[in-house]
Amino acid sequence: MVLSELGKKISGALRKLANRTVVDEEALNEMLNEVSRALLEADVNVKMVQALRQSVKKKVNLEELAAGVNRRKLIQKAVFEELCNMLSPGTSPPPLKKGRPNVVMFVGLQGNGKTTTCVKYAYYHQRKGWKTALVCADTFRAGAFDQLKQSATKARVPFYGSHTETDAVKVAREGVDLFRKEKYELIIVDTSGRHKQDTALFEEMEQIAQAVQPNSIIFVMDGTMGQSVYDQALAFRQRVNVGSVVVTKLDGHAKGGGALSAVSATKSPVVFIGTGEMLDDLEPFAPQSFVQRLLGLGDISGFVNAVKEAGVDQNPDILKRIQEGVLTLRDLYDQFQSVLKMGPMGKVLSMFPGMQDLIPKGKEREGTLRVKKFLSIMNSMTDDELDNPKVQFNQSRMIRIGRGSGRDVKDVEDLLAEYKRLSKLVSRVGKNKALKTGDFSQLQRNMPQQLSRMMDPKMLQQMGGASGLQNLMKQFSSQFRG
Ligand SMILES: Nc1nc2c(ncn2[C@@H]2O[C@H](COP(=O)(O)OP(=O)(O)OP(=O)(O)O)[C@@H](O)[C@H]2O)c(=O)[nH]1
Repeated sequence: MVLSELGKKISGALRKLANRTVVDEEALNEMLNEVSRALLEADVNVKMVQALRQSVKKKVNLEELAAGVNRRKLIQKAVFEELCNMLSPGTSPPPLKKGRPNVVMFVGLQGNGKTTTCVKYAYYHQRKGWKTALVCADTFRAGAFDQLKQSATKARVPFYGSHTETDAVKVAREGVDLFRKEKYELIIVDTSGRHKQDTALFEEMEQIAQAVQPNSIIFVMDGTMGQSVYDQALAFRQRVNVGSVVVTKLDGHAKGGGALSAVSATKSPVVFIGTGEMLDDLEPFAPQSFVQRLLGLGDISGFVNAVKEAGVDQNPDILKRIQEGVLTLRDLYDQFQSVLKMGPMGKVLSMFPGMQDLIPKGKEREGTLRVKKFLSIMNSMTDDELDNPKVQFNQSRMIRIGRGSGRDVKDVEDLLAEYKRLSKLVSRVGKNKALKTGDFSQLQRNMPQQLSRMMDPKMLQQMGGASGLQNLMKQFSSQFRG
């Protein structure tokens, strides 16, 4: 999780408050001191930190609170809301519409991560089904086109650019015209950066914008600069019609909190954050979800959206079979594909409360590779093997499947063991009356106990015990109903 240190410190302060027998002015001040210190260490502007303190104190007027009000909850809620406010600019990014060409132009200073972000942004949307292309209008930096070409090829996104043309406006116009004619829905234009905000940079940006008429201009900025990004964001906003911002290099950087809050203070919405150098290290940014995950509360709405976007809920047969306690290998295949579509596994899992510490960074890719391996093995199975859970796999059949998919027989055994484990789980779920009748209120009551019996005790503890699970189920069912 981005800014995990900051998150740990703030949630630690909130937990300490929850453990106190008396919640008085002194306890509130102590907690606010700790939260403020953590924010300042993350380079959040001191005035913003003071404002947060004052707003929380105003919201929680301990002297005037009626007896019986849960003070801890009230304080926690106020801190949560104020952290969200700090990251909310109060404006929305320009919307993109499917089925028509949307031109998105990227601007920013040199080295901020603009080119990398253009390709990540293209890759992100392409995976969501957008017909996407890239135009390299950076004719200033030698090697810029090669860099874009290389990563666009890796991401399998079509691109346009020139090694010889020096007129950036011409390249931008030609590329956008070409992809417009070919009915691309998302045409991303990467522009030149300079070391500083000089006149030439702004003039070229204005000319390119004039030539390609972008639907949206995205400003890319370097998160490692902390709160000093404020002036830069403001300067760009004043010169070109910046619609939204991507803050890059937030992976593990201590100053990230400062950068995010400073950008929002300029009234520019942050739409994505860059969390690494790989293609899928780009995360959509929404203040509420971010704060939830920051504090280890999970982000159920983010998870449900990811599920919906991936189209996971489009196969009602799976749910029906699971209700009956049956899982086929084909169901598993569909589920694995959905997981891959939703994005990197670690990111999906970090949307669950308490899970982010469980999947150490670095292990996420191993998990994804394992799923890919399983999918390739299942591609070598027959329809009967995929659809009939009663089929038995003997040694020679496993060897053949392994050979057919270019894998080891051990990998096939590994997949079948995983399938067996999940089948067992599903058969237990199938015995649950609540699921059969669709009575979710009963499900909320019974499921946590059943699940808690099946779960690793350490994991359960991290999720807040059986009652934590119960809350999770509540959130789940309300999200799905909503
Ligand atoms: N750790 C980390 N590195 C990043 C991230 N985004 C970009 N980078 C790295 O930052 C460096 C600069 O990125 P570029 O994309 O070349 O920067 P640019 O802004 O396009 O530079 P110009 O094309 O010269 O304007 C590269 O080494 C990237 O790999 C990120 O989110 N995290």
